[in-house]
Amino acid sequence: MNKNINANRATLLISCPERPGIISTVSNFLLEHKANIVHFDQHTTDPLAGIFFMRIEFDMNHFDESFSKLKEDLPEMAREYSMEWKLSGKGERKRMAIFVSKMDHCLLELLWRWKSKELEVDIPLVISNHPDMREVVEGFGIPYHHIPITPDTKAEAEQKSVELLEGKVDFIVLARYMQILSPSFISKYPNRIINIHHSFLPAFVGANPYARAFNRGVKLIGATAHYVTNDLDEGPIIEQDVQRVNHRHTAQDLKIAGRHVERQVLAQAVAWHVEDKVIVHGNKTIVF
Ligand SMILES: Nc1nc2c(c(=O)[nH]1)N[C@@H](CN(C=O)c1ccc(C(=O)N[C@@H](CCC(=O)O)C(=O)O)cc1)CN2
Repeated sequence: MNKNINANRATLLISCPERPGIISTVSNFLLEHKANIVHFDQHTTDPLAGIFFMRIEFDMNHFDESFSKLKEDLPEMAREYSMEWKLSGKGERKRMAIFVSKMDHCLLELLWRWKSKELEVDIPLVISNHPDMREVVEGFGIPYHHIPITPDTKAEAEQKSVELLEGKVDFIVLARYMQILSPSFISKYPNRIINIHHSFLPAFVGANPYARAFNRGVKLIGATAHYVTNDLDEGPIIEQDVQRVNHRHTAQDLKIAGRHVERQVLAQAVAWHVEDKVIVHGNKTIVF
């Protein structure tokens, strides 16, 4: 359950060079701004010369006034400790776009969780390079945009997506979307595009991982949710899981078994992103 939707709840994410006194400084800063800490997590990569990560959830009475003052004063503290930070709160519902091709299982998992209010986001639109999912998506009352793609029209098609998304979404989920996004597109949403790859990365990067896994005779199949970067399927991993398989399984059996893993892994990664539980550092994530 995303507690950020709590009217008086806010979340602060911090990354900075490790040094003594960070926790004390941040907790005093919050106290001075009338914030009551509800959850507190931190991680240090290397106490001697590492990076310090922190996630704090806090409540504020008289939220609007206190939150505004906190937001105004935060940069000064951040400068002193060379902090990168992200502050969100007051029920700010994130706006999620979904990209899909022909497969429905990951799309439906997200839509079911949205409809049941488990996933507390807004979904302004779904974009697809195929018409197949129109009826499903419009059945949930969500606009569906079919933008066909061929090798010759890829750039033009992507520009149409850019225009549809402009100012409407905070992040994008690729729910088995089978088109490689351009660096230009990705640059507009840094660490804000989540993909589900249907293998336990780094195994079987790229297309047709189940067929390659079957040919390799694997005993585990898996799925990986990661942020999208220009390096195909090599972005920061958010969540993974696996499922045992054996010699009796056909390649099709692997695909069917894999679908259950994919949808759970993707939904968990999206939930953690929505709840501001993920910090990206380099090509890795810290998930609180
Ligand atoms: N820039 C990135 N784009 C995408 C990524 C990524 O990591 N970086 N992940 C993919 C999803 N994906 C595997 O999970 C994947 C999808 C598609 C392909 C591919 O070869 N697509 C071909 C077209 C295939 C078709 O038309 O059916 C292509 O785009 O030329 C590989 C991996 C989503 N995008």
